[in-house]
Amino acid sequence: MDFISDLSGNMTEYVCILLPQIYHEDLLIVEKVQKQMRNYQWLLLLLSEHFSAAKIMDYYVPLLGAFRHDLMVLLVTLLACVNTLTSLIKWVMPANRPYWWVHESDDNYKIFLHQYRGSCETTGAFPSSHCIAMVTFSYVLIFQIEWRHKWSSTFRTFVRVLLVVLVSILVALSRIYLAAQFASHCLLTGLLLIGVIMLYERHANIFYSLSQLKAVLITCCLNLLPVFVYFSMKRVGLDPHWSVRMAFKWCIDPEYMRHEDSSIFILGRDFGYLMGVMMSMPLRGSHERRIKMKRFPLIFALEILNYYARLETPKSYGRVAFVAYEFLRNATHSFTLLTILPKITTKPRVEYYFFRAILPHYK
Ligand SMILES: O=P(O)(O)OC[C@H]1O[C@@H](O)[C@H](O)[C@@H](O)[C@@H]1O
Repeated sequence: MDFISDLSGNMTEYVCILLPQIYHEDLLIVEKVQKQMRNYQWLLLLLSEHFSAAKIMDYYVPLLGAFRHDLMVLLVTLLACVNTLTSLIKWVMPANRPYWWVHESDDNYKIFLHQYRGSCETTGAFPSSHCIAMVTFSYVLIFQIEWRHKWSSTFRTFVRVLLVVLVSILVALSRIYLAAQFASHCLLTGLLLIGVIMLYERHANIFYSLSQLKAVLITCCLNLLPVFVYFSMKRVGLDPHWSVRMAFKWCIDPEYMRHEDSSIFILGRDFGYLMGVMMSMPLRGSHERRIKMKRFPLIFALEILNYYARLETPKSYGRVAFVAYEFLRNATHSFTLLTILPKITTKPRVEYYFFRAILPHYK
């Protein structure tokens, strides 16, 4: 009992005293970044606009996959995991964005923040989706692509880490410049991502060896989590769509807001993408298959289809149809990239047939 009352006392102190102080410092940082980085505005706006989680999954990963199947498998699986985790935390955690907080807080801040088209996000702030997706993408690229330089391996690793840090700083600056993220949220997002990547690297073998049935069952159970959170929030009188209302309240132009970026929509998107990955399990060894034909035209056609499927998202038939469609579209997308496409375009390793002949259960 003592422990619980201590914990709730600490939480109250954190929410009522410490958090506003941190946010105040954070707001000063946002204001400073907006003033001092004005000359680089084009770059910062471009980064946020063109390197969102959705664009990375829909455009850049398939484009890369046309040339490197192994990288595509790694990226699709890793992004599916980190993005699902991100949207789940966003759904549970009511973290404010700077342009909401500056108006919502009781402290009368004398701080003016500019808003841009990209500022009007409709999800909670933590963790930053842009930081998670972009840093994961660049981390895989920077660490997996072979370098021909004759540098020592320590120096090479140092340069690689430096590049990832640089990308992280740039994306974080872009989000802060838009007043969409606090610096502290970006920092915490970075720490979270480091933890997830370490966990992933340590357990990747177990993950890739999961049977399809087990993997799909795990995802179905995970799917229940947001539903459980939704009803729990309703029960205690909290609004599950609080972030959308906040965006409506403080966005200078409602036209800046995008339907497809609301919390419930990104949950459907990310859980769907994860489901497609899990349906493709076990993936162990799949990236070693050899390409037998050019993949670019096929991937190009697939992405055109995906693009038109996205345009056809039913937005006027209620939330269920909207989320279900997004779930299915993304599940089909990742499943096609990981299972259907390799079946058409690659030939399995010779030893695969050999082992299959002597061990019927070899995968
Ligand atoms: O969390 P961030 O970086 O502010 O991004 C907000 C939203 O930006 C959108 O562009 C992404 O598609 C969403 O996944 C994301 O939630």
